[in-house]
Amino acid sequence: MGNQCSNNLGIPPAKGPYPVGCTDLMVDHTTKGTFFRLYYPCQKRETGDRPDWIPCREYFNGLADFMKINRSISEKIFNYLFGSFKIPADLDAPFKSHDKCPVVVFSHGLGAFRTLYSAVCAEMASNGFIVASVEHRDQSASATFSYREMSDAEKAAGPLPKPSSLPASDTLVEEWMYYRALVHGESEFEVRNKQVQQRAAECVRALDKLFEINAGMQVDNVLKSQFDWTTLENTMDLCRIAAVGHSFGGATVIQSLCQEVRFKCGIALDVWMTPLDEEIFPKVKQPIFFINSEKFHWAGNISQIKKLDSAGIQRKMITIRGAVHQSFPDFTFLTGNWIGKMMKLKGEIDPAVAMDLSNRASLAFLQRHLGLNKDFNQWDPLIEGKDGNLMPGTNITLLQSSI
Ligand SMILES: CCN(CC)CCN(C[C@]12C[C@](c3ccc(C(F)(F)F)cc3)(C1)C2)C(=O)Cn1c(SCc2ccc(F)cc2)nc(=O)c2c1C=CC2
Repeated sequence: MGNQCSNNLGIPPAKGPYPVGCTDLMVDHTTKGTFFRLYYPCQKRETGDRPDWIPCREYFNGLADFMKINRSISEKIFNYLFGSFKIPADLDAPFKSHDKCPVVVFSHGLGAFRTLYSAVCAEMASNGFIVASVEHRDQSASATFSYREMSDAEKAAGPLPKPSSLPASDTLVEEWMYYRALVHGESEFEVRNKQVQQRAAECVRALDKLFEINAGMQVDNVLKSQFDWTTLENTMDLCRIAAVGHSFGGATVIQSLCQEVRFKCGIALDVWMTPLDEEIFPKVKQPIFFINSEKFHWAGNISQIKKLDSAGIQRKMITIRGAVHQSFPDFTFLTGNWIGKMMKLKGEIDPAVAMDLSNRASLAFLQRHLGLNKDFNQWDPLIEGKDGNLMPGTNITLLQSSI
């Protein structure tokens, strides 16, 4: 098996005190609805099965398109390399937490989708957070799906071949949306700015759905699942909500903070600033934590981030030495060292060390700005970059002195 090789590859289990459960929600069935994977503190179960890291073959196809690799060979390679990886969470496990949970809405990067950041999301859930990892329908995901109602003719024709993700009702037909590459001559900013606004709206929609769930309102999950959503009634601390995201998802964090004051702070992992219109920067009042890899950034990107700096608002930045852009998604754990380094999925730093630093610094920042009474302040020095593998601020030297 691809991933049973010697150096026991796989996504590291979460280190926090609580076991982690996860479940998928899609409401309503169209691309105008909300679709996210929820990670949460759960009851310990021996027999729980682990969800697949890549839920079905269409996601592999989407990744191949995104990577500009031929679909047929890529499916075999991906299946061999990643096909049997499991997420460090217990599918549909019963929710369990002694006190109210602070909330995180997570936004994935370009070409990713909702399941690829489980090392980040599960770590937060095992530390008592409820995390909604949104799947965006702005055509920036490698693949995503929704449903449409069957036409009368289709209904008359009888049941269709079994869809890959079971819908709750059998009058729905699965529809796949794949990554939309830029067309030659298109303005990257125009396309990406439109997408980042849709992405922020989708994060707000997910937050609205969490508010409804917390109020005990009925949840009509389009996906077939055993999870009982009523167990989440009155379990969320809806004054303690943060937005977190990677790369394009980091830009989505900034856009979401600007549009939604219920997000009290944001964490941008290797933020990609290109999609953002700098006109919104003065409107962002919440604290933001920028956690950067050493290899991804360039002067233009850093100078955009610096424009976000305004007096009196906690903006922090650290850089993880030897980390690369892919040090944040799960891929960084899923190949051996030399393949990983060749494909830029790993940097010089041990992926587990990089992920630990990023997660612990994030928890410390969340405690400080959500007013949590946990022990994450033990990692406050990491927010200042005080660690052998960290540096405060950035490694990128900016040419102009106007920062
Ligand atoms: C040629 C394609 N070209 C498209 C514009 C650039 C492709 N690219 C570099 C890649 C993603 C890479 C990757 C994935 C997955 C394997 C695999 F083999 F392991 F599957 C290998 C190699 C290929 C590293 C990026 O886009 C980097 N990036 C990302 S990567 C987010 C992601 C995507 C897919 C995943 F499975 C996991 C994570 N998110 C962003 O928001 C932004 C950027 C750049 C600017 C904004």
